[in-house]
Amino acid sequence: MAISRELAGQKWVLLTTAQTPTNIAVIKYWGKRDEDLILPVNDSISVTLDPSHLCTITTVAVSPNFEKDRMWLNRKEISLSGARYQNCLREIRSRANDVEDKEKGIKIEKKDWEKLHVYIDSYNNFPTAAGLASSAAGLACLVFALANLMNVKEDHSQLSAIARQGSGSACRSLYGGFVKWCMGKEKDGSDSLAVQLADEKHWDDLVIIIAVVSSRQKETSSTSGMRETVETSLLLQHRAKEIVPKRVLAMEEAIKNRDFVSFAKLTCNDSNQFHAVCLDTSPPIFYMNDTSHRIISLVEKWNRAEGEPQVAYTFDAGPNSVLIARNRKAAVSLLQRLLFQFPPNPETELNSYVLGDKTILQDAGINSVEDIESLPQPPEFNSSSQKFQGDVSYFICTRPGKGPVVLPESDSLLDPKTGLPKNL
Ligand SMILES: Nc1ncnc2c1ncn2[C@@H]1O[C@H](COP(=O)(O)OP(=O)(O)OP(=O)(O)O)[C@@H](O)[C@H]1O
Ligand SMILES: C[C@@](O)(CCOP(=O)(O)OP(=O)(O)O)CC(=O)O
Repeated sequence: MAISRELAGQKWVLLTTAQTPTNIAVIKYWGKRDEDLILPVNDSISVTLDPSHLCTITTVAVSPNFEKDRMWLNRKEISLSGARYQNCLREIRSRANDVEDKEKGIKIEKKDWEKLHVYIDSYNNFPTAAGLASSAAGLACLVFALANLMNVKEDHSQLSAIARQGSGSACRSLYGGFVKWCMGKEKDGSDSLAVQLADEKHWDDLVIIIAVVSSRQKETSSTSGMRETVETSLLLQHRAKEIVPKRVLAMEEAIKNRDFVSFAKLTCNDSNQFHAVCLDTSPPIFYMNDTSHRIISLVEKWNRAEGEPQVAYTFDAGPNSVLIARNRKAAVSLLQRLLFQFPPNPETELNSYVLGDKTILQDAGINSVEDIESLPQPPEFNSSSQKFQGDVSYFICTRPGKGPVVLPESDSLLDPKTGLPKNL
């Protein structure tokens, strides 16, 4: 489709840059009732992670000069032909409005958006496709940035229903704090969207430590794994109908009251049930490995020794562990325990072994790898407790965080003159 006569020949480039967080589910989404629209079989609840440690930054640009839509991810050009990208682009374009920038002499009318092409450049400040939910932050950022560029008037909840069509869990990254993805009832998916339960300031005692667990083999993707579960697991049906609805209500209550004991029990139980459902799939899917199981034991043993939960654990479709500590004191003790049991390989530097908020490391009295070696054995460990050097690749210390934001033009990844990536 050719652009209008008024726009033809114009050389301007209009840009928007946005930052979007990733999220971790504490009540899991697993199973679709509609594969194309990405409609889930149950509600889910997540915690948004602080974007200063884990986020996507995306710049989107439009110009009458662009001949087709193009996208770069982490400095490499990727194809936008997949149905999920196409669905998001179509839905956002159909909601675009007039845009005017008098200073730059730019005037785009609503009808022009169908013909104008966009360039997209994105990067994740954490490893892509490594089980850290890059697709959630990435698709949410794409939709949020495009909505801003195209002057889409819809609120974050409406945008979440578009991001959902890029990747289910992405809909929960449109908000900070604690977020619920309501499964909805409508066939067209219009009521399957995210709502914020509480913002990130509501429960700011929580500290999150992620253990990125070394894994050699590539796991089954979430998309195909959950399809196989829906086709073969009876346990999933019981989970979706009987368990999750009650658990979601209890989790909302726990979050509202900052009731860590309930929050932790529900989070751990739901993660374990999600992995049980994967095991109930035929053929069974194993996402956790021995290191994941050892981390669960470490937390369970410590929680029992303390008399009540200090830490909650949750695992997505991979071996990485996300640990939510009730407060800073618990996070410091947790980090000491984790480093005691999983010390780094000899050549690893402390700086690359513990990432994110390093002040927790300082509070734990650890300033060098030698300090890890001299950590005392935690009291609940017994004499046969082993150390597993090198079984964790690295840790990330973070906390609940804010939702998407628009960044200033100086943060643009695309050149404002050409619209091409600055750092190719
Ligand atoms: N910044 C981004 N912008 C757009 N798409 C992205 C972005 N980051 C990742 N993606 C898409 O998500 C895919 C990776 O998703 P995948 O589910 O394999 O990994 P993950 O989300 O990092 O891990 P997991 O889902 O196991 O937590 C990429 O191949 C790409 O298609
Ligand atoms: C285990 C999970 O992380 C599953 C995430 O699945 P995806 O959102 O990655 O799947 P698609 O909708 O097919 O893109 C649990 C969760 O985030 O709720």
